[in-house]
Amino acid sequence: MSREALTSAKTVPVLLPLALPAPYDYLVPEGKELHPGDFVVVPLGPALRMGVVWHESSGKSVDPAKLRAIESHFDDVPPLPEISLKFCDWVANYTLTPPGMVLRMMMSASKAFEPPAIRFGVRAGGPEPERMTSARARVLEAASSGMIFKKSELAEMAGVSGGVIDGLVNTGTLLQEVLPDPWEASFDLTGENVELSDLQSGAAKELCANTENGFVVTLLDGVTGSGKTEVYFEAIAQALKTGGQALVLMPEIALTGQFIDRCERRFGAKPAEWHSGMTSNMRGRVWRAVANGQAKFVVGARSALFLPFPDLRLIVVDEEHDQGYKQEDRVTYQARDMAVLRGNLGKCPVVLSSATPSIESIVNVEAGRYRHIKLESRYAQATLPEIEAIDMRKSPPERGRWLAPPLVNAIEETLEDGQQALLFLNRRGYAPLTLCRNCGYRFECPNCSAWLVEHRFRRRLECHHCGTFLPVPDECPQCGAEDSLTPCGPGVERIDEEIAERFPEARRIILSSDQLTGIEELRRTLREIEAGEADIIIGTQLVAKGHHFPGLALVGVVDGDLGLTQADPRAAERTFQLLSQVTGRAGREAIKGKGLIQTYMPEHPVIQALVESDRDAFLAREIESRRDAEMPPFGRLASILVSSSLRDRAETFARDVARAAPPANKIEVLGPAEAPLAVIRGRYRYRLLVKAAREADLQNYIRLWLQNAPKPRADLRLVVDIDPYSFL
Ligand SMILES: Nc1ncnc2c1ncn2[C@@H]1O[C@H](COP(=O)(O)OP(=O)(O)OP(=O)(O)O)[C@@H](O)[C@H]1O
Ligand SMILES: [Zn+2]
Repeated sequence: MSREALTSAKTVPVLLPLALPAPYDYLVPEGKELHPGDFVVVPLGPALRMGVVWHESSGKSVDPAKLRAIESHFDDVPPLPEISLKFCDWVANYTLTPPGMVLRMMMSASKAFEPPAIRFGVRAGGPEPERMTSARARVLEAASSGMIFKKSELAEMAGVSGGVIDGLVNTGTLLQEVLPDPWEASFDLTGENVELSDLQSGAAKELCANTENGFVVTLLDGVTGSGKTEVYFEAIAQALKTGGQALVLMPEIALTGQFIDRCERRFGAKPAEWHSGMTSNMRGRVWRAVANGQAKFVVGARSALFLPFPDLRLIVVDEEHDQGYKQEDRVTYQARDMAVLRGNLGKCPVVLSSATPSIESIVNVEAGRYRHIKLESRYAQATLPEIEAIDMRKSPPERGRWLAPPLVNAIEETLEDGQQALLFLNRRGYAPLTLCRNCGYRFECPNCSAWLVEHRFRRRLECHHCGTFLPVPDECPQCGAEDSLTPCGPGVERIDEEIAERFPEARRIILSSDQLTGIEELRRTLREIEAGEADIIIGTQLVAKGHHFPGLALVGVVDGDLGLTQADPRAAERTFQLLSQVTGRAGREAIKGKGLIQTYMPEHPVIQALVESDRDAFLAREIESRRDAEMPPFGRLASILVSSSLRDRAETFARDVARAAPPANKIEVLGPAEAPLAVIRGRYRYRLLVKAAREADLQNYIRLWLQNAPKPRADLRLVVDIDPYSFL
């Protein structure tokens, strides 16, 4: 990559990772050579700040006498590649965010800017200890391959505490050695140990042809369990063979554990990981290794897209339909869409993979913008699960219970056959509402317009929006009645309670973010399920995503209607995807799978499409209705959320902003209206919705509008969300 020196220039633009509209110009110290992308320290007001030498100037001419000089240059930190600078500008423009805030995401690895620490691991190799215990023997057994292990990793493998490892280091049995980073291992790209089915190898050939050269988007659309991963592994191997970098995005870090194991099986080495569950040291190391091109293969959450890849030659977006790709705080962006943008800018092919593609991607296929590869059956002998609706009006559960008799019977049969069952309910906690039987008092969050959710596991009432909680009281705070508080409706903990009563012998696992303290525990739990150490799994949407549990035969959806009643243009799409995905966890190997959906609306088109496995009918209907309503992707949306601690202030400001909207052809401003979640964290919320025709320049319209609209003062906040996914 050629980087033109800026020595001849007396000044350079520097972008700071702050909410500023443009880079500032700085003087280059005498004799210093700087390039776009270099990390530098500059004075800003009374402070020193780290920033990046930018490729385009602010465009403003400033009196050179007023300019300040660059303080220093991080010459041992790899610079941001030019493509990252371009990408930053594009994302900022698209999302209407200050470019410095996008840059801040790109720099979110503070340790990358410090000299990397040396990490030590341990390896077996010294003499046996004089005193051998069974714990020590397990460690030596686990370490017998002679490889270097992280201490914590070895302790976990051997099932011992860290103290046992330290003891063996003290006796000289384990030797401390420098721990290699995952990217130091080389990948096996021969594909010798892979055997693809005919269907897969056809798809892989086509995919490799698509991704061989430059920017093309391919939708890899294969039913659940069809083996899409193995197919796109071939495209990854192809990209790595050319010496380039490859990135796989996952919507949920919970998925990365199983995925990394599979990469290791396929490529003989682990990819680098990138997500919020990593230590800051590791983030720093990965950031540097990506920037200097050492890390060739990266797997990460949406933010991995903002890593400084100098030579990215393939991006895979796994489970591309997943809402987890939409980031809603600080910079609001949809990582799947930004991946396509990044691919386009960097002339790099993009693969979108899903069993339930988004309407957006399907429409792009139909319009000829994306290529389409389909896998219509499952890998090997496995077949798709049979799906049935349970009409809750005809076979209701007994009083105070939530599982209808047909589902209970199916669970019983599954257990008798020694197979696993999974119950899905997308609701954390025990009960979504608690009320007093005596006076009707309902527990509401003091800061939000939301009920408090009872969590028995943690013994408290919690707000899912702001985190406020209080211990479950013994008496009603309004009428003082004792033992009058009644939980209403089920959450996963309540389903777990019912299962425990009905099937006391069964081994249960609740898979919900409350029960799991961190990524390691989550990964361990997923491995336990995979290994068949649970009979019944009760989970929230965490279980719906991409997992492969070989022994799972039955999936029961406790409330199939939960997502359908939401006022959201994507409610039907989202429910269809979620229920197809969760039922798609059943029967992925030898066992025949079954999905049962409890519903009060068995005639609803979404439920019908699921029962009849008629995705095409669902898509056709949904696309038609979006087209009629000019909803995305046939029209474009942006949401503007105004909030303040005072209701009047928020409402008045929202009205003033709306009034300032200039008239425009093909762009309509709706609202303001009180948000469905009217108050969060004590802030009153009003929404404006901007609806535009596909061809309208939505961003430019909003930019001009807000430039001339009243500015938020006092505690007012205005947040723009382009292509919103949340309307609450
Ligand atoms: N060629 C192959 N050789 C061996 N095992 C394979 C092969 N292809 C797929 N499998 C296995 O089949 C199972 C399903 O594959 P995979 O998880 O890739 O499906 P998928 O299409 O991603 O499904 P989903 O969309 O439901 O996540 C996995 O356990 C995988 O290891
Ligand atoms: Zn709250």
